[in-house]
Amino acid sequence: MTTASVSDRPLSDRPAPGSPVLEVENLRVSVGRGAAEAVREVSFTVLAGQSVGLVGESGSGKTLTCRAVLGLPAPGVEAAADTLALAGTDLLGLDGRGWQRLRGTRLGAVFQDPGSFLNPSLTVGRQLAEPLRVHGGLSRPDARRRAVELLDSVGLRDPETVHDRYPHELSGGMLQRVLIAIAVSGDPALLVADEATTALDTVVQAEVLDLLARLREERGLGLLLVSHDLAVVADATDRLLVLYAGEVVEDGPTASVVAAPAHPYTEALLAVAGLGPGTRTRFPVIPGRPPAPATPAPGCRFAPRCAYATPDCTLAPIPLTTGPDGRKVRCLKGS
Ligand SMILES: Nc1ncnc2c1ncn2[C@@H]1O[C@H](COP(=O)(O)OP(=O)(O)OP(=O)(O)O)[C@@H](O)[C@H]1O
Repeated sequence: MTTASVSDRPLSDRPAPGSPVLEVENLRVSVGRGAAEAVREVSFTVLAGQSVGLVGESGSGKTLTCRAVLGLPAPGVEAAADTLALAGTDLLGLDGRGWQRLRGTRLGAVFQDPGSFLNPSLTVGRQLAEPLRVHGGLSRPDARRRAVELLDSVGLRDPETVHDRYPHELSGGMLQRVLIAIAVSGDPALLVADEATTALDTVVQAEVLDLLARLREERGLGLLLVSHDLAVVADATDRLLVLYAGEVVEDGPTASVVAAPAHPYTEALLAVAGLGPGTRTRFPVIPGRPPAPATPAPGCRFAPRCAYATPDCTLAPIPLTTGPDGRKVRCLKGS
């Protein structure tokens, strides 16, 4: 199938390849109106053209981190950071209108349930044309033409027909492609995909991941790919951040992390995903449960579930240390 390129933006307007599109330093997120710190000390950078994976079990803080990056905290949730910047623009202190403008343009997002983000009573074409008219200032005919181009560029066959369809007439995979078309319509520097393929069957999941990779290459955008499933992010990312109970426990190039995990939690996630060194069996879950944000363990938060834990692990918080190869790990094992 031939697909059009989605990009209209002059190359000179784009972040240079390899320059930072998202900078996050010491992000912390509290829940319950400050009652508990659910995310702490999270720092990472996404470069133009790079794909960064954020992985961890349910409750590890992935969604809170994403929503902080998107300026979409839920009620009672507060985010603070030392640095939060998009393509060099400081996001700290941005007001509601500023965030809204950014989300329609330089900041794109796709989530797990595409159907719930679309209005069931409007055709997908109208919903795609709306931001093109509001943010892009396009006339009605130009917005329609561009919407059809965008539907084509995300691999939807017969885009003219799809344009005039209502959401209930499309499959989950097609709806996710429509959402991706909307997300990239403002030519974002960063695309955040939070469990965007989780509800799709494995074949469609692979197709959507391929689409995200193609868009990233064509447009040079940074991709933050969030999933509970390491098998999903392992092939689709350059760099991996492993979150456990609101903390980064490992951070490094995906290939090195998968080949030789430095943190026992990463090792366990790899086993659950059926990946990793020496792994032959796919375990259904990691035994035990993560701590609740209000009652974190005094030392390593993973220690109660860790096969390698020693008494030292529970004495004091474990710092995130950087190894000679630049990989970061929050673990006493091997130190
Ligand atoms: N609005 C909220 N009020 C209270 N606690 C919250 C709120 N949102 C999240 N939490 C808690 O913060 C922790 C991190 O939640 P978060 O939703 O970020 O996890 P996650 O890794 O995205 O998991 P999932 O994949 O299930 O969404 C969890 O313990 C969760 O219960």
